[in-house]
Amino acid sequence: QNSERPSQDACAISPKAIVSDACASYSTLERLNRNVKPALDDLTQTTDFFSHYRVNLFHKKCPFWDDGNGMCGNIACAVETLDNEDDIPPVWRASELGKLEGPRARHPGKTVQKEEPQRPLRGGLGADVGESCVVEYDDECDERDYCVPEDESATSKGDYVSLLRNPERFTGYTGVGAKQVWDAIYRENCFQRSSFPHSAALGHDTAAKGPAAMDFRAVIEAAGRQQALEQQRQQNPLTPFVAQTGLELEDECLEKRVFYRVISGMHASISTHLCWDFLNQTTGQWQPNLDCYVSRLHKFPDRISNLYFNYALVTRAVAKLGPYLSEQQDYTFCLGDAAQDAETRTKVLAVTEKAASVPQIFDESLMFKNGEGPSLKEDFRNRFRNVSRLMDCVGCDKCRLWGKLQTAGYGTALKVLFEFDNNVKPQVPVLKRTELVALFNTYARLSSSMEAIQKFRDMVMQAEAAEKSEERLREAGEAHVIPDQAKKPQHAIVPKSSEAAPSEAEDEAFEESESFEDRSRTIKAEFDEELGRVIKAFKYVLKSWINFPVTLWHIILSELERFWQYYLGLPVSPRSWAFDPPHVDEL
Ligand SMILES: Cc1cc2nc3c(=O)[nH]c(=O)nc-3n(C[C@H](O)[C@H](O)[C@H](O)COP(=O)(O)OP(=O)(O)OC[C@H]3O[C@@H](n4cnc5c(N)ncnc54)[C@H](O)[C@@H]3O)c2cc1C
Repeated sequence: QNSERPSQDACAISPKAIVSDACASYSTLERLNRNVKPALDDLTQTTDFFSHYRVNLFHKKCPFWDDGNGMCGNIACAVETLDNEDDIPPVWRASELGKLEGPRARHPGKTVQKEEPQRPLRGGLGADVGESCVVEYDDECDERDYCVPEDESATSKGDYVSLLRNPERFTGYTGVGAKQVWDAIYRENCFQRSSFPHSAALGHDTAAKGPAAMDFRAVIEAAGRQQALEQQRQQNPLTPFVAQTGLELEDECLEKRVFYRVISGMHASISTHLCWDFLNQTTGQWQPNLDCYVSRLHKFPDRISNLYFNYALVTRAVAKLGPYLSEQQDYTFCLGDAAQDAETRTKVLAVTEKAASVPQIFDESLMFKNGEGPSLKEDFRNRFRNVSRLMDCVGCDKCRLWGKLQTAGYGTALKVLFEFDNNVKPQVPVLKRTELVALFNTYARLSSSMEAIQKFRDMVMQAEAAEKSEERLREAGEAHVIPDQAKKPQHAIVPKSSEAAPSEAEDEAFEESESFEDRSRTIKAEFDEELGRVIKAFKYVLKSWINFPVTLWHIILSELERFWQYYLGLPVSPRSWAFDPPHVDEL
C-alpha cells in the first residue's frame, strides 16, 4: 500500500490546490458536486433502471484462493469484529450486517429470453418495480471491456438486487479476510513500482502469466518480507522507507499513477461510507464515527486526494457519455414503457449536463500516448479485470455487491475514456445496462463520499476548536479558580450517602448561587457599616459645634490666667488645650 504511514502534513489538502493528475482544484470539485449531487441522487434513488443492479454474487468462486462458501476457507480468514461477537445482539453481528436484503429476481437465461422476448420477470423485485426497466437481455462483453466477461451459462448471470435496500455501509467485515483482498489488489495488481520492495522482489508479472495465474502464496511471503523490513526500519530509522508516502508515486508514469489512484480512491470511498454510516455495536446506533474517519482518511491526505481524483475521472466519463444517451441516439432505458423511459432519460441528462459544466476536469487524451504509455494499455486493462475478479474473494455479500458494482463502474468509466474517441470517429458506445447502472452509481458513491468528507472535516475542526477553548479555560481557571475557592463559604453541603452525588454541572450551579448570596450579603454589611460611620461623624461634628462656645470660653480663661502669671513674674503654666483632628476611635 502506498500510504501506510500518516502523512506528515495532514492539512496538505488546500481548497485551491489542483488535485494531482486531474485538471481541477478541490474547491472546484466540491462546488461541482454540490451542483450535481441532487440530480444524481434523484437518478439513482428514484428510477427503477438505476436503483437495481444485476450481479452474480453467489455462483462464482474466488479464482485465487480457496474461499469455502464465499468466505475464506482458512480459519485465519474468519471475519473478526469484536473480541467476542457473542456479547452483541445477533442482528448487529457482521454475518447479519453483511447479508443482502429485499427481494431479488433471477436473470432470465438465454433459452427463456428466446422464448419470451421482453417479458417482465414475475415474482421478483416487487409489485412497484417496473421490471421492464430492470431486466437486461443483451449482455455480452466485447474485447474493449475492463470488466470480467461473464460465464455464458444461464445460472451465472446473477440476480437483480435493489441497491436502495442494501446501502453501502459498515458491515463489520474486517480482519485477515478483508486484508487478504486489499493486499492482493495492491501488491499483485497495481503496477510494480520501485517503491514496492516486496513486489519488485517477487518479480511477478501478472499480465505475462495471465490474470488468473496470480500466486497468492507469494503475496503472503511478500507480506512476511514487508513485516521484516518494518522491524528492520524500527531498529534502524535510517533504513529507507521505500513505499509508503505519496511522493514516490509522482515518479511513476501517468498511466501507472492513474491505475493506483483509481484503486486507492475506491478504497478511500468505501472507508468513508463505512465510517459515515457506522454501527456502534454496543448501543445499536447507526451514526458517523469520527475516530474511524481520522484514523483511515484524515491522517492520509493522499487517500482523500485519490478519491477526489476519481471524482474528476468519473465526472469526465459521465460528461463524455451524455450526448450518446440523448433521445437522438435512441438509447432505450425501459423497454415497452415510454413514460418511464422518457423520465429516466431526462434524469440521466440532468446529471450528464451538470457533469459537463466544468469543461477541463481530466484530460484522458494524455494517457497511453508518450514513453511507455502505448504499450501499457493492454496491461492496464488486464490488471483492472484482475481486480474485478478479486471481488469474488470478498467474504461479505454486501461488500461484494458494492465492490463488484464499483469496479464495474470504474471499468466503464475507463472504457468510455479510453475506448471511445468521439473526436476521431464518432460512434455509439456499446454499453450494457449493467455498465450504465454501475457507472452512475459509482459516481453517486463518490459524490456522497465527498459530501461526507466535508462534514467529517468540519467535525474535526469543531472538535479541535472545542479542545482549544477547553485548554484556554483550564489555563484561565488555574489563575482564578484557587482564590475563588479560598473565598468559598465553609458551609459546604454534603449529599447524604443515599442520594446521588451531584453532577459537576450541578456543583458549578450551586457554587455560583452560593457566591452570589455571599456577595450580596457583604455589600449590605459594608453599606450598613459605612452609614453607621457617617452618622457617627455627623453626631461628632454637631456635638463639637454645640460645645464650641463653652470650649472657647475655657480657652480664653486659661490664656488670661497664663498672661497674669507672666505679668506678675510667676512661672507660666503649660497650655491646657491644643488643635487636634478628631480620631476615628472617637467617632
Ligand atoms: C472490496 C471490499 C469492499 C468492502 N466493503 C465494505 C463495506 O461495504 N463495509 C464494511 O464495513 N467493510 C467493507 N470492507 C472492509 C473494509 O474495507 C476494511 O477492510 C475493514 O474495515 C478493515 O479495515 P482496516 O482498518 O483493517 O484497513 P483496510 O481498509 O482493510 O486497509 C488495509 C490496508 O490498506 C491500506 N489502505 C487503507 N486505505 C487505503 C487507501 N485509500 N489507499 C491506499 N492504501 C490504503 C492501509 O495500509 C491499510 O492498513 C470491504 C473490503 C473489501 C476488500
